[in-house]
Amino acid sequence: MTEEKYHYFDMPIGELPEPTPVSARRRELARELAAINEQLVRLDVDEAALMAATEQARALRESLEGYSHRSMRDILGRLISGQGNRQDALDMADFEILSGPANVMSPPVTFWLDGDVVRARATFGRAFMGPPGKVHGGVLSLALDMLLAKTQDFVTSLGMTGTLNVRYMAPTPLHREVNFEARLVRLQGRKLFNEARVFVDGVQTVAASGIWISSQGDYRLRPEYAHLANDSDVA
Ligand SMILES: CC(C)(COP(=O)(O)OP(=O)(O)OC[C@H]1O[C@@H](n2cnc3c(N)ncnc32)[C@H](O)[C@@H]1OP(=O)(O)O)[C@@H](O)C(=O)NCCC(=O)NCCSC(=O)Cc1ccccc1
Repeated sequence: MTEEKYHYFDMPIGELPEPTPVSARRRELARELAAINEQLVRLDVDEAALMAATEQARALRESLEGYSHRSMRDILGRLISGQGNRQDALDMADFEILSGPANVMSPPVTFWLDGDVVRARATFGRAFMGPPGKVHGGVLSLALDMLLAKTQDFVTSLGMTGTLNVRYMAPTPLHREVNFEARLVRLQGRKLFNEARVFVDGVQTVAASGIWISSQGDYRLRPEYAHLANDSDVA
């Protein structure tokens, strides 16, 4: 059986290929390290126990420093020419900040398409705190940036965030399920306009809108989303 090839511009944003055995281990290691990070916040522990834990952490770091890193240039080169393998695709997606399950900084946020709506869900722990007991606003902005980027799954072309407006309407609590939704509003040449909302227990806590700028010419609706042109003022 020939191995599936991955193309950078056709990879759904925030969605992950099935993990290879190596990626599954990377995710497991990241989960352990993230749990340690969460555990360390205001840990009520004496100096001797902290010294012992630090020695263990140092030994782990030093053992990992014996390995090199897979080349980003090579991975991206293969993906952009449509010749990426599953490990290449995983190495891009698995380390995405906030959503990548192999990234220690990820809660993680999980993204999926629900018809014409992009949805995401996350539960943020102590390490993501801004005001006491609440999620940091910058973390929510980051999650929204990633969520809104996924509205590019409805179009051909891929671009970068040009503008992101965020209105914080109510504090978003830690340790509770946070639900995100986003939709495409309008296409105009190389610009894609979108908007998003954040909810906790049905109460809206954040509203956002953005403009993405294509790096590959004008945005066009993918054939399977052509109906969006009728539903709204998406061009
Ligand atoms: C590329 C661009 C955004 C635009 O430059 P150019 O290509 O030279 O564009 P040009 O000037 O030719 O205008 C074309 C049209 O667009 C309009 N317009 C222009 N700018 C803006 C604007 N800001 N906001 C709104 N609209 C703007 C402009 O008026 C014009 O409209 P018109 O046709 O007259 O109606 C550039 O400013 C830049 O690199 N900014 C930094 C972006 C960045 O760092 N973002 C954060 C990192 S991304 C990330 O983290 C996520 C990620 C993760 C992983 C993977 C991917 C993504």
